[in-house]
Amino acid sequence: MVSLVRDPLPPRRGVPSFAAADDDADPGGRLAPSCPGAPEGVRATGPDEIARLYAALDLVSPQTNPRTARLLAAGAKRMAQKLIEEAGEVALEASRQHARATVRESADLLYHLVVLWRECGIAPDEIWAEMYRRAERFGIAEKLPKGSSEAGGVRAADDFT
Ligand SMILES: N=c1c2ncn([C@@H]3O[C@H](COP(=O)(O)OP(=O)(O)OP(=O)(O)O)[C@@H](O)[C@H]3O)c2ncn1[C@@H]1O[C@H](COP(=O)(O)O)[C@@H](O)[C@H]1O
Repeated sequence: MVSLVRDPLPPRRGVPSFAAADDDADPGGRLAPSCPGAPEGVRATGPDEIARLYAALDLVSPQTNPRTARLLAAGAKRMAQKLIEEAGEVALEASRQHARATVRESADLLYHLVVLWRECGIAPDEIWAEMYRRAERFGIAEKLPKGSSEAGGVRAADDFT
């Protein structure tokens, strides 16, 4: 079930807005639309949408989802290539200050990231647990110092076995 969040955070102070420089038509505004059927201003949370996508990947078939099925069959190397491509597109659009294009490319990037997680046997909850663990330790979600005894994260090993 999708949980809903009211009153999304206001823009962070000191963070420049792309909106003014965005030349990409966006009649709906900068943010994604509300959940279908949800009251105005109510949005699905990112982790819920990631969980939905992750679960949906188990139901993909070549007949109903040919593009995603091809990607799933292509293996981790191809998925990693796609991820890097999408990351480059996000960086490019962001550096051009194209907000809507940055949003679209970010959604593509997350899709390819979720596909790669699944291929590696990593569940989204492992990522959230790692982020929460960092937030608890440091107050903000940031990378642990290199060489820290905590740097191994929630996984017991660095491989995918
Ligand atoms: N969330 C996504 C999603 N995000 C992005 N994309 C696809 O990824 C593309 C972006 O990658 P590219 O730029 O490489 O696109 P491309 O050039 O057409 O890619 P290639 O054909 O070269 O692989 C987008 O154009 C979409 O086609 C997605 N495709 C599917 N999903 C979800 O995956 C599930 C299965 O979807 P289908 O495969 O579309 O049925 C559903 O839950 C969908 O919501």
